Amino acid sequence: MEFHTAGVIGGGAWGTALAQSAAAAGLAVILQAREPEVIESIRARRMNDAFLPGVELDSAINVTSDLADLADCDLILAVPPAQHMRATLTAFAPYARPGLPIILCSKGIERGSLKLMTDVLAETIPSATAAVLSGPSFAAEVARGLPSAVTLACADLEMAEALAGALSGPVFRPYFADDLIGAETGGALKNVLAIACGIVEGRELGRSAHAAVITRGYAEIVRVATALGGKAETVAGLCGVGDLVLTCSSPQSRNMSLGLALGQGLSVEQALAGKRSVAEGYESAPAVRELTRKLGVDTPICEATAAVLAGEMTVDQAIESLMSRPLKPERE
Ligand SMILES: NC(=O)c1ccc[n+]([C@@H]2O[C@H](COP(=O)([O-])OP(=O)(O)OC[C@H]3O[C@@H](n4cnc5c(N)ncnc54)[C@H](O)[C@@H]3O)[C@@H](O)[C@H]2O)c1
Ligand SMILES: O=P(O)(O)OC[C@H](O)CO
Repeated sequence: MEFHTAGVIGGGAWGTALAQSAAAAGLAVILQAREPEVIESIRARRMNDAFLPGVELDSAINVTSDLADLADCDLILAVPPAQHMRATLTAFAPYARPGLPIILCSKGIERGSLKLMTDVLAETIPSATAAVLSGPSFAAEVARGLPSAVTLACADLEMAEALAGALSGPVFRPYFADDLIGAETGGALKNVLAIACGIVEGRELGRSAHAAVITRGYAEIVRVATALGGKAETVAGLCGVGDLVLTCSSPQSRNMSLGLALGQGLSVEQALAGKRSVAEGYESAPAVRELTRKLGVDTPICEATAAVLAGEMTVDQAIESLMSRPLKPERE
């Protein structure tokens, strides 16, 4: 399998960083962005001032507003916010050749349908070859050429290896896997858990509470991933533990910084006011809660976080609800 051109759908921070990384890997890249000002600033100054300021972009990246321009690409990286994945893929469907590898890079669960992004792809472009790229990777770091490692999953392991090879570069290292569900679940839930960790930080509950949320949050990811048919060992990798640790440890995370603001006493509306970038944990929390209830899987930290975000519980009530649960064995 040979890949020469990559199409990136979504000119936000992560789409732009992945375009930069794919160019560094030697691919010709077409980046599709919705916002005229993004297209204009990349064309005029090689910068995405709106979503990834301060990073000069590789000359191998061409930018367009038109999805049709991606029709001849050898692979596609799909990077819209998760709640817009369905509409984005539906718009791209007429240009997708049968078998085209579409790598889903967004982290979330669709509200309403409670579907993972691979389910959304299967419903919108059933002839595509689905893959997932997920793991600890801040766009600003990847775009600046700092080292990172991610999980690249595809049901066909040979294809996963080929795609990992195509996207790998001197400082971007995808590990390949065949478990799409495990790879997706880690990315979707860690965002909600990062909000919880931010609340702990903002409320100054201490490092011990922070470590407890990460560890028990990980247990929640494992339970959900396995209930959906994914593997616990996948979640133990970069797309689960790796991303949970990164996102729960740095205010550079939009999700953690939302939690920080809530912990410091701001309302959700105040914390999100004026933000153009997406906090996927906020967007996905209701779907995570509904899905895990439907699955009959216990996810108390995600539940409490969703309740705080929905205004159903105060931060103090959420803490009390978590600490007063009946004692249980650490491993089920
Ligand atoms: N930023 C990161 O460091 C990072 C890293 C890994 C994964 N991700 C994931 O990548 C996905 C995209 O995040 P981002 O950081 O690139 O976004 P962003 O916050 O930088 O930008 C917002 C994006 O939303 C798009 N958008 C707004 N309205 C839209 C609509 N109606 N339809 C389609 N798109 C619309 C904008 O065009 C823009 O691309 C998310 O799922 C996120 O979790 C982000
Ligand atoms: O800024 P966040 O919280 O959306 O996190 C970005 C990436 O998902 C980290 O891997």
